[in-house]
Amino acid sequence: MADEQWSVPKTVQELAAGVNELPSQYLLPEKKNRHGGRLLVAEEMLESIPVIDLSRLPAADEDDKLRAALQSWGLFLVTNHGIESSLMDDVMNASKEFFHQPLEEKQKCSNLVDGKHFQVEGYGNDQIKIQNQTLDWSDRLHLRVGPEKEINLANWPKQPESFRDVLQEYTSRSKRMKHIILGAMARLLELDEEYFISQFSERAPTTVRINHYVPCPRPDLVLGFKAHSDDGVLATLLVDNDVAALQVLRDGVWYDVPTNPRTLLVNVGDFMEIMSNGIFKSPVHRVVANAETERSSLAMFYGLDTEKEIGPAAHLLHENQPARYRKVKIKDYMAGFYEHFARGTRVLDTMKT
Ligand SMILES: O=C(O)CCC(=O)C(=O)O
Ligand SMILES: [Fe+2]
Repeated sequence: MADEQWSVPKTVQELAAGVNELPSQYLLPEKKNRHGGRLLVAEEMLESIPVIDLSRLPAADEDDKLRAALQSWGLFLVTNHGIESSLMDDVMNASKEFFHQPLEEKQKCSNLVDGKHFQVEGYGNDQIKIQNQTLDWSDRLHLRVGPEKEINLANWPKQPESFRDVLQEYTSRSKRMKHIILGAMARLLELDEEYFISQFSERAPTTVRINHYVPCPRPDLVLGFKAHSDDGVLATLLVDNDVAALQVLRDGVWYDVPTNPRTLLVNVGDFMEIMSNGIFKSPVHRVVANAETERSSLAMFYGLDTEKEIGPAAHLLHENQPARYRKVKIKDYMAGFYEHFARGTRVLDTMKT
């Protein structure tokens, strides 16, 4: 584990305001920021990321589009998701307002207890898990938003005043959408429609990570968010503008994901890849930095109870289709998750048979 000074980096907002040269902790090793000889630049997409109209499911053509998206990209965009545009705007605006406040106000919900002991919940940077960890050019606010009885409002911002109410409203509206999507995913695999939904006990956590990407004078040398796949069953992403930033890896090639503020993005998470025996892909994605435009995103993660054990659904296994993942307890997955995340590797790969 790193020494104290290394483990308490400044926020990126502070750095961006005061430095001419990027600190070395943020610089990508040369081999990581090159891809096929090009710097962080995505390849042209030959097949676009599908936009699923949730109100049309289970129409056969919409089902086919969804199946193709889940098996290839592992992510898709959704319209008619039942969350009002005004609520999406409100939660995004409150999130941006939070990051625009003075540092002292934001640090009231710092993720460093007593200024040094890291906890996942709160405002700040990622935890430093390994020596020479490359840091991301972004700041985060990480909050547990469910189940209700496990919400710790002491970790939530008090300002802006609307923040708590709009985030709680957005969380409850998102839940309905999550159920529709999980029902459809089970149906596509010919599982009982409740199969995935029933994996969530009343202790299953829902968390939110609000990412704030500050313009970077050398976007060619850093990443806004390092390559990773999401933990949990499913993740949804809301963004504040359509600046090209999010990229997804498919068959070893990076592509830009065309996001925009009113269309939600849904990602398959690692737990879903395991339960679907690899039929649905949990995509590796990253965010590239930008020299001019500030960007914010709000990701919501649907996790499972740490005591729960998951494995490929029995119904999907037969002689010609053996289990591609071993059974794993969620807490064992989580125990390895952050270290792999810090290294830019995937704990999921250690669970393959
Ligand atoms: O900001 C984005 O576009 C992606 C963020 C993300 O991947 C995450 O929070 O897990
Ligand atoms: Fe992610």
